[in-house]
Amino acid sequence: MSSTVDSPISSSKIQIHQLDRLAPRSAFLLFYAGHPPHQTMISSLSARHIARIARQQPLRLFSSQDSLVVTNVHEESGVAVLAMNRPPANSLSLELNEAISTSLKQIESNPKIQSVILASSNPTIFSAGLDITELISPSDERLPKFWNSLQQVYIDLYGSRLATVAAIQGHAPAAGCMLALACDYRIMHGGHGEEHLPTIGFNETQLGIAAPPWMGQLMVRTIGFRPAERALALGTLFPPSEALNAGVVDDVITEQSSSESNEVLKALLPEALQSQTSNPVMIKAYEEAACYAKIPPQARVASKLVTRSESLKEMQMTREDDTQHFCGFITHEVVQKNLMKYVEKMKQRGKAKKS
Ligand SMILES: CCCCCCCCCCCC/C=C/CC(=O)SCCNC(=O)CCNC(=O)[C@H](O)C(C)(C)COP(=O)(O)OP(=O)(O)OC[C@H]1O[C@@H](n2cnc3c(N)ncnc32)[C@H](O)[C@@H]1OP(=O)(O)O
Repeated sequence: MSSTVDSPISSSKIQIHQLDRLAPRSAFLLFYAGHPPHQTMISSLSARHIARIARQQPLRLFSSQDSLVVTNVHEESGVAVLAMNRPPANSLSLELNEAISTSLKQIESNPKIQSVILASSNPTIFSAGLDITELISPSDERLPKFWNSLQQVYIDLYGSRLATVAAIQGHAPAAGCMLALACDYRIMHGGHGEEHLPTIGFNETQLGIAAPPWMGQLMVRTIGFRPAERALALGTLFPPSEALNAGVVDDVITEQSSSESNEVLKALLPEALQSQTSNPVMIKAYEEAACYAKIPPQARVASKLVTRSESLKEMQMTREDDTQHFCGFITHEVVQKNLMKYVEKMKQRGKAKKS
């Protein structure tokens, strides 16, 4: 059931992932900086094909505007961007999870890249967490695959050889918060006035469910035992200033600023994110990512191992059980009824907003 992609920092030396090691069935749109001056789009290639081409010319840029994620790399600064691009809310479906993992591996396979910014093409929502529709009347085959893909995203992000910086432009509830907490550094937008404050946190208990142990522990490791215990029990969604005070995020940025980083951002950001080149969160995320990229990678990865390898090992050991618990829990009749009610409420709210 579990996928075989290992965490790159689970061994004590840095492993540069080879494209060949990706699941051979991975098929996605790929932009390749091949024949100048334009990028050539190659669609639906197997990983082996991609690897063959990559050996001939350096991989610079891949994915497309319509992909579930959009990515780009800037080799001069050693920084890449991986942005979720699943309207309307970047809710995490099986396919989005797989796309995040695959793209992260692709970026890791470029030895010139040391940092990645995890972002969203939606300027007001980072990620709405799990796609709740995945949980309603799920098939026996898809549900464990879905959960497994989420576990894999966590393992890949938390254990990446890259320094990971989350550019949290907007809401990040539940598994959206997990993505951010699995990164090395988090920058959140301060919001557009008191009326429109984004929030971040594990709100599961408010939905009548509990964050799985590995997710809950991530909050404990980030903000400490007692504050996490309370936040998990209450299902607290932190607005930016409270998230900063609690240590859920490392930085909150509101001010529009111009900076020499804008020019780099124009080159770095994929087309779908070009409107964010003067966004203060993105500027700060780039500056932070570039700062990490200057640290000797062996030392940086070794220090990451110190804090993360134990929990990654634990995750690998309990993964199968976690999937079984999740599937058993979600398919329970009472949970199904509650989830349906929740989705109905969400839809009504959406309709009311639109009318
Ligand atoms: C040893 C013991 C082991 C025990 C193991 C137990 C295992 C138990 C496991 C259970 C674990 C479950 C883990 C869950 C983690 C999760 O991630 S649950 C998901 C939680 N997410 C949410 O509750 C977020 C819901 N959404 C919102 O609150 C808001 O949409 C928003 C704040 C993100 C954004 O608000 P706004 O900007 O006002 O946009 P909306 O109009 O609300 O939404 C736009 C659009 O998106 C759709 N949408 C939003 N969220 C989701 C989602 N999560 N899934 C699917 N779709 C979503 C929403 O319906 C709107 O659609 P329409 O435009 O109306 O079509």
